[in-house]
Amino acid sequence: MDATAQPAMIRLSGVGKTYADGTVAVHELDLAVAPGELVCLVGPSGCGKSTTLKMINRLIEPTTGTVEVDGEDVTHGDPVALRRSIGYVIQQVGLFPHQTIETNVMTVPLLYGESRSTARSRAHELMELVGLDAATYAGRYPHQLSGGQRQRVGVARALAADPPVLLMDEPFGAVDPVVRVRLQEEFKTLQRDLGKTVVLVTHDIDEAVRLGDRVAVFAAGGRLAQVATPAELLARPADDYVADFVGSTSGLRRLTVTAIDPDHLEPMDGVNASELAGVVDVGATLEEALAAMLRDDRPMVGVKDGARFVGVLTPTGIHSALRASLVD
Ligand SMILES: Nc1ncnc2c1ncn2[C@@H]1O[C@H](COP(=O)(O)OP(=O)(O)OP(=O)(O)O)[C@@H](O)[C@H]1O
Repeated sequence: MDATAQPAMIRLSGVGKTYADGTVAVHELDLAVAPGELVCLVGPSGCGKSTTLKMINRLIEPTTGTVEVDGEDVTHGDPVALRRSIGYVIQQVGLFPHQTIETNVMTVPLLYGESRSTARSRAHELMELVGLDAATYAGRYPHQLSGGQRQRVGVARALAADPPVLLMDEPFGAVDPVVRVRLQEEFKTLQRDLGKTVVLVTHDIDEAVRLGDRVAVFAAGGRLAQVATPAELLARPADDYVADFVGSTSGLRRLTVTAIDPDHLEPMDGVNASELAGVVDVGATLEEALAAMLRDDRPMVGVKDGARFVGVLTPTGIHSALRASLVD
C-alpha cells in the first residue's frame, strides 16, 4: 500500500532509527494502518519490530521520517498526552504487584479524573469484557492469577482510557500455546467489536496470520520485506526471504486463512446426513472444515448459509480451494 495515499489512523513515512552506537534498527519504513485495522509486525529477533512500535508512541524518537497518528505529526505534540491516547500492552504486563486487579485497572480512569465509584464500575465492566469474572477476580492480587489471566488484565487496563489505538508487543508471548490460541481468538473478536486500530508485534508467524488483517514481515536491519494480507503473504511471498520465513508448512497455514468458497462445494443431492462430519457455516475457514472431517473421521462436511444448506465440502474441494487461492 502506498503510505501516503490511503486514509490512515497511523502513518509512518520514511521512518528510520539509528541508535547512538550506529545500529540501524529501522530503515526508511513506510507503513499506513487504516482505522480499525489490525496489522502484525513479524520477523526474527532484532529486526526492529519493537523499535517501530515505540516510535509510534514516542517511547523512542525516530532519527528520520514522520509518524502521524490520526493526522497529527506525533513529534510535535506532548508525548505524555500522546501516550494516554494510545493503549500499550507488553509481554510482562507490568501490573502493580501490591494492588488488587480492580485497583490496577482503575488506575487509568482515576488518572482521567473519574470518581472512585465510576472508575470501579468501569474496571469491572472492562474485566468482564476481557473474560474475567469481576466478582471473582477484582479483589485478587496479580500473583494470584495465571499468566493468561494477567494478560487479560493487561488488555483491560490498556482499554480503560478507550484509546482509538492499541500498540501490543508480544502480548500473548508469556502464556502456554493452548491458552495463547484462545486469547488470540478472543482478542480478535474483541478488536472487531470495539473497532480499535491495533499494531501488534510478534515473532510468531502463526500468530501474525491468525490475527492480522495485514502482516508486515521485517528482515534484518529493520527492512520491511513485505506487507500483505495473510492469504496473499502465504500464497505469494514477495521473495525468498519471506518464503523461507513463512516456512515450508505455509500450505497448512493457508488452511487457517482461506475461507470456504461456495464454488468448490458439491451438491447435497443424495448425501445422507449420517455421512457428514457436522455442519459449518459458509464463512468458516478450510481449517475448521478439515478439523471437523478429521474429528469425526468422515470425508465430507455440510456447509450452511444461515439456515440453508449450500452444499458439501470434501478433501478434493479443499484442495481445489487452496489451488485457486494461489492463482486468484
Ligand atoms: N538502545 C539501543 N541501543 C543500541 N541498539 C539497540 C538499542 N535498542 C535496540 N537496539 C538494537 O536495535 C535492533 C532492533 O531492536 P528491536 O528491539 O527493535 O528488535 P525486535 O525485532 O523487536 O527484536 P525482538 O523480537 O528480539 O524483541 C537490534 O539489533 C537491537 O540490538
